[in-house]
Amino acid sequence: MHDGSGRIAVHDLTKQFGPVAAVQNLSFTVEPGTVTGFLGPNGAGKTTTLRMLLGLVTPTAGTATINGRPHDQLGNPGRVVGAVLENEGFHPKRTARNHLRVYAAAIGVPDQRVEEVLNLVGLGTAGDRKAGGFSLGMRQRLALATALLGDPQVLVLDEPANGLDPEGIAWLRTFLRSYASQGRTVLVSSHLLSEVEQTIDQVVIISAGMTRYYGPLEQLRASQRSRVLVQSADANGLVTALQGAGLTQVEPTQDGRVAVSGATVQQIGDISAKASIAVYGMEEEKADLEKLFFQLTSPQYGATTPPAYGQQPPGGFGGGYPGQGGYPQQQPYQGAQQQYQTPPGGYQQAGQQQQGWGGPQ
Ligand SMILES: Nc1ncnc2c1ncn2[C@@H]1O[C@H](COP(=O)(O)OP(=O)(O)OP(=O)(O)O)[C@@H](O)[C@H]1O
Repeated sequence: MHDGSGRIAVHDLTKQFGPVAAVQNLSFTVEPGTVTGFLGPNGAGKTTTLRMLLGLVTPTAGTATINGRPHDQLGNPGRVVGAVLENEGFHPKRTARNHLRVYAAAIGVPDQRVEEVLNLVGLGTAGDRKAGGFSLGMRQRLALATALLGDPQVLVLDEPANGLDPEGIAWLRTFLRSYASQGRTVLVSSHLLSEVEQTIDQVVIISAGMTRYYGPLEQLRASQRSRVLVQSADANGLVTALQGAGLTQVEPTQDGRVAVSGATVQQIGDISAKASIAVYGMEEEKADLEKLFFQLTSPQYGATTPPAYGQQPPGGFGGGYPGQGGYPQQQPYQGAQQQYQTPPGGYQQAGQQQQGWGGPQ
């Protein structure tokens, strides 16, 4: 029926809601044994993508598969993929245990599993309490317990950290890492990079329905590696000397300094001394992943500096600074010019429109 690989594959996925292009030409894969963060601001298209993956929304174009199959061809999907979507509804008068038993029966797993998942998510002592009295964090845990009932190979979670306290977030982090370390596949969405940064191996960043970055988190970090700003007696002479020494990421800044990536302060000091150029000061700029995430997903930022279709940043992928031509884009842009347009109805409005919808589209 399906290939059992545990791989999630999204290919050229597109969803148009009337005039709203919620998702456009999205492509990525999530391999077993890894946690992938699916990141973007409110209204970026994360939930719509996950709902297409889970067979709750019909794509306008493209495919989203798990184990090589669309969700409706997975046989007993509850055994293959466990999902937590936003605003999961629970019968308020039903206890957590009874809620889980209903779902367990629906996918054909024994009641024993209910006890296991209650303990797994830390609700072992709350099984007899009614879900209506649960805090948001407890409801998140119950939703996760429901997703885990079928002992699925693939876990898809939409903003699972919402409502969790810091302890809950730390617990979720450990849980997801250990889940992936068993060779399972985890796809987790968030609008905050900081929330998932310590959990994920790979990241797909989207904005206005399109991919802004897709690749290993490490590569994104590397693109933000520190650079050194050098104040010297002769900026042009220093640029020539540094380039002559084989450094490729060297450029003068507007304030008369020289920005150098890929070299330590000691190396720069040695090269300038050899060239007899006096150095008055060096400042190391630290990486700021959160800032980069904001820049990647901000339509205002994107509108001013759209990269050309399929263009790599100077020095290759992961080699530059946003705003200076460097851009950690791993894949050719699909329709890059459109990517930066404000969604119909305006960006803020696009985020608001999503409230109050649900169910299969
Ligand atoms: N059923 C629908 N009908 C019309 N527009 C929709 C529908 N579902 C989503 N949209 C629109 O599609 C866009 C993407 O929404 P989506 O909920 O997928 O974003 P998101 O990244 O999950 O946002 P959030 O983090 O706020 O949940 C938004 O502009 C939203 O208003």
